[in-house]
Amino acid sequence: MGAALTVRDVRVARGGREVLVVDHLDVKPSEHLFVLGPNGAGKTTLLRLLAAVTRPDRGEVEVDGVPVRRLGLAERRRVGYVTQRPALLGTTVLSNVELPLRWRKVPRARRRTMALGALERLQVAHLAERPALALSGGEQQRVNLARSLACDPDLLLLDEPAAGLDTEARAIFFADLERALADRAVTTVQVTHRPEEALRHADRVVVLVDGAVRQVGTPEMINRMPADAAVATVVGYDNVLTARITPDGAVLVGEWPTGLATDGLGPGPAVVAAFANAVQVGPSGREGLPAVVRGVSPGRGHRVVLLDGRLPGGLVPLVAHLGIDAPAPAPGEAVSVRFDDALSAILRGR
Ligand SMILES: Nc1ncnc2c1ncn2[C@@H]1O[C@H](COP(=O)(O)OP(=O)(O)OP(=O)(O)O)[C@@H](O)[C@H]1O
Repeated sequence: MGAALTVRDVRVARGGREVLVVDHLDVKPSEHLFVLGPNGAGKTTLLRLLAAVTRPDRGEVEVDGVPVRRLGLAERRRVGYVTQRPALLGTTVLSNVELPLRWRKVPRARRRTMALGALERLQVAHLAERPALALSGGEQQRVNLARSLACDPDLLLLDEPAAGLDTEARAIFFADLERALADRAVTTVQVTHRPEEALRHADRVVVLVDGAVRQVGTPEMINRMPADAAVATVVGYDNVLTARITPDGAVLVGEWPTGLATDGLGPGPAVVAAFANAVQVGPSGREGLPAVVRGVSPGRGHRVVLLDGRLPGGLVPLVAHLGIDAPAPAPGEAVSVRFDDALSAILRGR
């Protein structure tokens, strides 16, 4: 069974300011947890705490109920930590992957079998005799991961393991990683700043913004009901707008009707988070938020329309995705904008 993790009342300061605050976080045995957040959110800081590479200024991290600072060598070896940049030695790939097994005094023949097995699982067994430092960045990342997998960890911590790969190579990398882990009971915690990866591969997602946990939930939950405007932005909502809910449940942006309504939140300040394909662009004068088209460009399977919404306090940028064959407005054209409620979230807040 994979290891269980508990983070309790943790605080970390760097350079005289608090960069991580986690009141409580549990990771269940064999769960695949993703830590999602923008640059500088504190993701690596959290992972390094879990790996016991650094200590919190306050609070505790426990693995299976034992504080990490009290873990013995054997227990520490149950934890694999895959850093963002592969730290490989100038020897062959095989000897790199065998190294931690040698430290564990695994007999030579068995060591070789285990290392080759891990390389095979990541589709890089053919590189076994090559000098590790002569590999491409993507190959090095796979070897780096194989080195951790070879030790059969109960807890695997991965810090942007596919950093530097292009979108297609990342997708293949994650598919291979998922396959490599499929028949193992291993708990994983992975750091990413890409919402699509967290939402696709996680059992649960932790969203970190400015060093604070803003939301913990299933991908479905985080995607459909982000906790606040910051989470909505991290999740990839293209339009995040300050709004107001009227006593009869209508949702207004800049006092304009949006086509959205809610009966769950009650009147007051709110936020509308809308994916680009939720934005409906109609003729000027129709009920909705008045806007002017800034530009239209081709997207992948759609057209991207950039707009300036006209609010009493100034302009607000909006992005819409329209069907590839749908009539598109021309730059400079005045239009009105509404939102499809199936692809929008209405959040409490300002
Ligand atoms: N040694 C240090 N001294 C001062 N500030 C630090 C130090 N280490 C980290 N920080 C700051 O702590 C914050 C969190 O850093 P961290 O590396 O955990 O973020 P991250 O979410 O992993 O970012 P990225 O996605 O860019 O890797 C950042 O603002 C960073 O500048």
